[in-house]
Amino acid sequence: ATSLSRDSRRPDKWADNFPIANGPRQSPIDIVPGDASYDSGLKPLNLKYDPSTCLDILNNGHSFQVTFADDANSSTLTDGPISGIYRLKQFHFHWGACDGKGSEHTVAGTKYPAELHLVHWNTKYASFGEAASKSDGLAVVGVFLKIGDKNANLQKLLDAFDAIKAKGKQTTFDNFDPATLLPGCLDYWTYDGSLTTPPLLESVTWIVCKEPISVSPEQMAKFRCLLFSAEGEAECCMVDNYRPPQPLKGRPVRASFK
Ligand SMILES: NS(=O)(=O)c1ncc[nH]1
Ligand SMILES: [Zn+2]
Repeated sequence: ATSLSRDSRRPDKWADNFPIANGPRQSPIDIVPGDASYDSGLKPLNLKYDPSTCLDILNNGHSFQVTFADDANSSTLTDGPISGIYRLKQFHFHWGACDGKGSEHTVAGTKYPAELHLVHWNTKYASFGEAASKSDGLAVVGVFLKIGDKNANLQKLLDAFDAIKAKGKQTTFDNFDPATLLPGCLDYWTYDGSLTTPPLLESVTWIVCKEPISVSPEQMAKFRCLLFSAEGEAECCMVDNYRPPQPLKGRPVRASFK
């Protein structure tokens, strides 16, 4: 990889091109459970996903992403901390070079080996692109991955990796139900934040699940076989594609549970 591509992946360099990197509602954050306030007004999350809206799986050079058809209210998020209907656009992951790091959000300083993001946009706007520039435009559900038993649902994604090893590779991927990647308990923390990758837009209502899902060490090793680099370039393993926690700047973090 060139120094240009390496630098563009360095979070400490992002403020040069995206000054909002030092803005008032940046993500991720360190979640301190003791500082979160229980809000009895928060509703349970209502996630309704239709596996037939699953389109493809892609290596976009900074993560791998599963994209969904979002031309109808087939896969939606409602309730929780949000009002209205948000449509699932895609989900992707962030992970580390080793099991001791990889998540973007941390919990009282604890880093998980990986974190899943399910990205939804507010249907009061016409598209993801328009919603992404609005303060209530996006809602991302974050789920931590913790080392444990092999996760059979995750394995379906990993089995597609040979077809998307290099940056820019994409393959069809259908009938995957993202609900199978959710923990049994949907207790969550919520706060107002941003995209964690450029353009770092401050348009995300973050919904971070308290309960992690499992991933085996061998499965984590497979994440690390993906490449940042494109075919024909010097191979560069896709690891440490996470932004570290950002200043809270006085924002409240609410808990849906006691
Ligand atoms: N990592 S994130 O979910 O904040 C994100 N989604 C799209 C761009 N960045
Ligand atoms: Zn993400």
